[in-house]
Amino acid sequence: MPSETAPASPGLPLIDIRGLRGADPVAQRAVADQLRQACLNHGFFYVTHHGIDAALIAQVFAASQRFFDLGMDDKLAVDKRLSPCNRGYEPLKAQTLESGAPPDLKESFYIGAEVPPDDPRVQAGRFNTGPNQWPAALPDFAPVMTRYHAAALALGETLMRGLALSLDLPPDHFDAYLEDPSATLRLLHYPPQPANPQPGEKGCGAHTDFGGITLLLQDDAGGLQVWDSQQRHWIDAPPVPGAFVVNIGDLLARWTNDRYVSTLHRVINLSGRERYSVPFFFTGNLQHRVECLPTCLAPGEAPKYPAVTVEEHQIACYRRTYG
Ligand SMILES: O=C(O)CCC(=O)C(=O)O
Ligand SMILES: [Fe+2]
Repeated sequence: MPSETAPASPGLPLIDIRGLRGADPVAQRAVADQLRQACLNHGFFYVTHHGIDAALIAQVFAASQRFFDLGMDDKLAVDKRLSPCNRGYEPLKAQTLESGAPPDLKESFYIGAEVPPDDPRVQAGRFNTGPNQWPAALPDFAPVMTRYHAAALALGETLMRGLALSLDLPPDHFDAYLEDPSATLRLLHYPPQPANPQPGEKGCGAHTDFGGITLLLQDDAGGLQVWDSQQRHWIDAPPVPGAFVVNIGDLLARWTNDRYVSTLHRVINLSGRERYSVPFFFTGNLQHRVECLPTCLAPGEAPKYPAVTVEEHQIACYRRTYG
């Protein structure tokens, strides 16, 4: 596992996506070209002018903080272990994102699309599909998170259309993947990094994200680091007010035969205070088969990854990080 840390340097591209949200194909193309460069070089970039209301984002952070401030009894009333579809609260040190490292110093709350227990998809046992668990003590929590989940889903769809264009595909290329998409909104709370951590202990161990793309909101504490495989060091991805950090997940790496990089990242909360972040994992249609795109194979080049359904891939990733 890489270990050197470089001096702070943002180094990641900042992309204004207004052109992608409008109807002008020339403006869409211009954004797609920037997405392409960012995905080829880093797999990580900032997105501005994304159209999600700043007030809604502030409400998400406020509700998240109120939830993590609850007493442990209230939090454990919505324990993720009570949910057949991985929704709800997860205590500190429950997940190990970096294989071989100590468990992550973060507590979290998982939210997904609300699917009633009698829905055929739930009856069929589809992965991570079902009802949410909501904290009874916080009446505003569910409506805020539900609004944000819908807004982030729409932004994810816009970006996926831009990514299709960036790969010289028609903008609707991923439409079957975007149909009935699975997507996980996760609230994260990191205590300050301890003064005497275990070797390798950190907020969130080095990992790549499992799905298509991740849309991340972070507060102003900092601590997110991204592996730069060319320079072989970690670069900081500091908070940029009003911007999302967007990164490519493993499914896009599989589609593109690693031309688009699913980049290692980690969190070390050295701010001396609590850190809150909100990743939104755009997973996509669970039954969709992901295989190498024809535009991502040079003559004679073989696909590096076998075809897999999104659901098979997700199940394997959860198993790996939850032991
Ligand atoms: O908290 C962050 O900034 C990043 C979290 C992350 O990488 C993840 O949950 O996959
Ligand atoms: Fe991540």
